[in-house]
Amino acid sequence: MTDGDQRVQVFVASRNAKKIAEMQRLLEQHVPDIQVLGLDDVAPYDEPAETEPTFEGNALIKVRAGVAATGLPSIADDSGLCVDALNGMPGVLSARWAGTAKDDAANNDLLLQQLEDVPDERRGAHFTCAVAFGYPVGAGGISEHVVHGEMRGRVIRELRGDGGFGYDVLFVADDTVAGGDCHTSAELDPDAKDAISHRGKALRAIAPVVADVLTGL
Ligand SMILES: O=P(O)(O)OP(=O)(O)OP(=O)(O)OC[C@H]1O[C@@H](n2cnc3c(O)ncnc32)[C@H](O)[C@@H]1O
Ligand SMILES: [Mg+2]
Repeated sequence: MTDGDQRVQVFVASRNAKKIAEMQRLLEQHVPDIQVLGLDDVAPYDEPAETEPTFEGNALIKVRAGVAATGLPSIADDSGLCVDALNGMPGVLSARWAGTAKDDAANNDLLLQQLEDVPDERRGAHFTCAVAFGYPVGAGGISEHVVHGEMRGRVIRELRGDGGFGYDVLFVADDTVAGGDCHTSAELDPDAKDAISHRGKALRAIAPVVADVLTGL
């Protein structure tokens, strides 16, 4: 599937512009002429609520609606921060932890408050994501693939950095500590975040499948 400029298109069923930018960046390393379209680039459709208790379940809800509405090969990511001391929460509720507004600053403030009395050695957490890739097959069918990625680390006590999005300002990945550094994900260059992130891992796992499907169209 190509448009006027001959790029191959994939639809990313997301409203999160920063997440979409990460996906474009990661996918074009495997499919250099890929063009990621977000929800703002396609005709509006009824976006389903993310009602499943699992990341995989929600990624599938989003990708099925995307394929049905656009007819394009589509990707959806459902992701979040799972904090040990909160029994894995915010988890699938990460985007709306402080309410329905999807307000990163409010979510971070609430998380800091909730962890105020938690000592350093119990502030472990991981980001996780499920990435679903779906594309139309036959009459009304859809082929689906789901992969997962994780990034382990800990939640610090103050906001640091201005890159990334969401909880990046509060999260120090174990991989950055092991490298002798101690940076939040919001202090990393985009490429450095992609190299260790949950989304980077998942997209590197699904990219060969996406490449095969897009170049076979
Ligand atoms: O559902 P879409 O439209 O894709 O966008 P969303 O932001 O609502 O995405 P999710 O439902 O997957 O919720 C993910 C939330 O988890 C957090 N999150 C996920 N990945 C993150 C990352 O790489 N860095 C920081 N926070 C992240 C952040 O708060 C996101 O809003
Ligand atoms: Mg969401």
